[in-house]
Amino acid sequence: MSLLEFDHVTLRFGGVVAVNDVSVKIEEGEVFALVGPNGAGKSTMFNLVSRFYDPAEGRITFDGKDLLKRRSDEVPMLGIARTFQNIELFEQATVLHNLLVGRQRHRKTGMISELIFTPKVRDEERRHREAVEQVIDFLDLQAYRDKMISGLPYGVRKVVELGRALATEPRLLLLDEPASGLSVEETQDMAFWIEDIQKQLGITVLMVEHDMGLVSAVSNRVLALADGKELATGTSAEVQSHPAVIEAYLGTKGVSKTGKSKKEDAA
Ligand SMILES: Nc1ncnc2c1ncn2[C@@H]1O[C@H](COP(=O)(O)OP(=O)(O)OP(=O)(O)O)[C@@H](O)[C@H]1O
Repeated sequence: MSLLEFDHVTLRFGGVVAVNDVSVKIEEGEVFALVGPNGAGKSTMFNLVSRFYDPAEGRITFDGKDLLKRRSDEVPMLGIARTFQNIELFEQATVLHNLLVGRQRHRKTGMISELIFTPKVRDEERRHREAVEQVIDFLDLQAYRDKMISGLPYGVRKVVELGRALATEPRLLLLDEPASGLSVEETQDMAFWIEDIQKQLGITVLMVEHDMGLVSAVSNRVLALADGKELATGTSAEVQSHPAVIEAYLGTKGVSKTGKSKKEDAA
């Protein structure tokens, strides 16, 4: 059984078919990338998994269960975490506090016992702290633990957002353009984190990414979309040399390094 499955999924926004009869199976333990030109439907697929949208047709299952029966606020409880294209962190809180927010889904004590800080609450608080400290160690964030998000460089914020998602201890991690805005060195670091997340933590990763260098470096499989339709699925090399993908990138000889068409690059 696949961890996440799209079965003939279609979503329309008025006359625009953002996702058009897409079927794909993401297997436990793999890094899977969604690529395609702007407007291809990549973010919409993410937003379907996050249950921000209902598809017009088709089924989406997570761990064999119907995801479409769940509300968006229930998705993190299932073990699905995500990062956003525009980083979403609490600016006026420290790195530590932002990571502790990620522990919310594991909180078992009620509000009353939290108010009077019972031994059970103290134990639970200690477990959350330990889990967060492990994430801080894993992502080398020790130097930033007590720093306010608002004062941090962009590249560090991206890693903290990754940490917040990891602090939830997900089974499936959705990364929305993890390399966007990062320098070449930071993108390389991001590739190492993604590899470690897969190999050391055993977490399945589904990412949307334009940087084909990063996609090729970390992905086991890639799905290329254009105008909401599947063009090709396979390894990064297979997808980049697929005639339909080359065609979609408008007369370019394959996909440019940014993952956009050469026409888009020139604009
Ligand atoms: N909330 C919305 N309302 C109306 N149309 C939308 C909405 N969200 C996306 N679309 C349209 O659906 C199509 C797919 O958009 P989507 O954002 O999924 O593409 P994408 O592949 O993520 O593009 P990008 O790489 O630019 O982020 C586009 O034509 C877009 O304009």
